[in-house]
Amino acid sequence: MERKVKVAAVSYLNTKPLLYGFRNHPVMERMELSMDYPAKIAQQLIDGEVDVALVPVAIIPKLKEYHIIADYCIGAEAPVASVCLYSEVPLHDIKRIYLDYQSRTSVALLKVLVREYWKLDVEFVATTGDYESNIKGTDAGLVIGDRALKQRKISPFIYDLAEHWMRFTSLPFVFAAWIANKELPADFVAEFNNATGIGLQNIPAVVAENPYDVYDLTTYYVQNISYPLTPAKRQGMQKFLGYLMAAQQS
Ligand SMILES: C=C(O[C@@H]1C=C(C(=O)O)C=C[C@H]1O)C(=O)O
Repeated sequence: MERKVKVAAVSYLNTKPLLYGFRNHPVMERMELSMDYPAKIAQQLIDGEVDVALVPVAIIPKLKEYHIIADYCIGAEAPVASVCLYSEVPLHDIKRIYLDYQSRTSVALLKVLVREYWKLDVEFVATTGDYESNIKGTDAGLVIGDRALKQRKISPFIYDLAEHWMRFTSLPFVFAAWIANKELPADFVAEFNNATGIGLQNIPAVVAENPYDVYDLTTYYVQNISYPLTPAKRQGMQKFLGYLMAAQQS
C-alpha cells in the first residue's frame, strides 16, 4: 500500500494506554490517526473511510471482511467501571432505558443481558445527544466512556455490564478491538501491534500525562479495563457475537 493507512481510535480515556506508544514511533510515518466516539468510527470503518479502527466488536457482522490486527483490545475480566446501567431505582423497577448513541457493543450487550439474563420487560429509547439528565425515576440509562465515570457519582444504582456478563457466562468481555476492513501488509501490522502495546508497559507515565480527578486512572487501566486480547477474551467475544447472530434471525 503506497498511501498512508487511515487509522481511527476511540477518543475516551480508556484508549490512552493503547495510543501512548504511537508518539515518535516509526509506524506513524505510514499511517494517519483520527479520533472520535465508538459509534462514529464504527461507521467510518463500515463505509471504508478508514482502513483500521478500534471499533465496537458488535459491528463485526456488518463488515464484508474483517481482520483483527493487534493483540490488545478494550476488554474486561472484572467490573469495567465505565459501561454501566445507571438508575435511581433497582433493576426490576426500571421501566425505560435510554441507550447511549456513542456505543454499539454496550447497547447490544445490554439487550442480551436484559433479555437472556435479567429477563426484564423494559422499553429501550434511542438517543442522539445529551440524555444523562433523563435518568430519573423509573427511566434508567446506559452510559459508556468518560461520561460513565462521571455518572458514577450521580446515580444510586449502578449495574456494571462487564460484571454481569461474567456472572452470566463465566467469560471475559471484549468491547472494542483493532480491526482492519482489508488485508494490510504484514510488516505494517507488526509495527502497529508493537506501537499499541508500549503504553501497557508504561501505565504510570500514561496516568501522569492525563490528570483526571473524577476516577482513579491507575485503577481504571490496571483493574477495570483489561487490554490483552487473550484466548479467553476471544471466546467471550465469539459467545457474544453468537447472541447477536441469534437475535438477528429471530
Ligand atoms: C469500556 C468501554 O468500551 C467501549 C465501548 C464501546 C461500545 O459500547 O461500543 C466501544 C468502544 C469502547 O471504548 C468504554 O468506553 O467505557
